[in-house]
Amino acid sequence: MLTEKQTALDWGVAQYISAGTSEEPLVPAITCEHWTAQPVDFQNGLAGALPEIWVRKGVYDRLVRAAEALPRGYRLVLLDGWRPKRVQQFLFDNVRRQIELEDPSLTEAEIDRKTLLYAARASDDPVRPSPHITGGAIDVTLSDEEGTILDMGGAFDEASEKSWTAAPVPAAPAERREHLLAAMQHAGFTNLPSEWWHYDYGNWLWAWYSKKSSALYGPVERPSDQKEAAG
Ligand SMILES: C[C@@H](N)C(=O)N[C@H](C)C(=O)O
Ligand SMILES: [Zn+2]
Repeated sequence: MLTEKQTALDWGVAQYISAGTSEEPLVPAITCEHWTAQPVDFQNGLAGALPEIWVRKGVYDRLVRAAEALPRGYRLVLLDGWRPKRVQQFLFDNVRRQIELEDPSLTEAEIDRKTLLYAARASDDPVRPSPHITGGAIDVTLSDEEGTILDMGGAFDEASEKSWTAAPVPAAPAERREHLLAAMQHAGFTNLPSEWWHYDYGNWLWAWYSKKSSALYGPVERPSDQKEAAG
């Protein structure tokens, strides 16, 4: 089992990776033959969350490849993609509060460090945006062919060590995590080691884990949101 230090990302790394400038559009990834879309933030009633899951076109295409690479009997379930900044802020605050309540002896710095294992700061900074604000991050899990969500050895968004991709979970969920990881990596995604469900393509997190000096995607807004802001 990795230590927290080995698992935790140093969120300062992005300053060494040049900003992504791709103008590739965001597209909706609705339920289709490849996957089931279950937009959890919207289903949980978060203010500003979207009823569909949106991702960059390049992410959409790679999700198709990942779905096709899964062994028979498994189906990809998309839980979260592009997020507005206010939703990212809510998720960060929520995880931070949870961590603070669980162990009141933690210092502010320790709470921040633990929070960053499970939620990124809300940022639309061009060099260091929150991964989901780039449209290059996707949260996924697996179901069986009938659509029943499978046990992955820890709940989605659980702020605990069980969420680490390499956590010592029972054999069946461990195997599912491996299938998910293999299919997503085959399609070109990288995984955030502290979350078995979080994958990236094209953003600075992907650039960091795939040892590239430049990201493809920076922060982005949906065209309809841009029009609203302008008008
Ligand atoms: C909040 C959780 N689902 C998530 O997406 N965490 C990563 C680290 C993020 O906020 O980008
Ligand atoms: Zn995520």
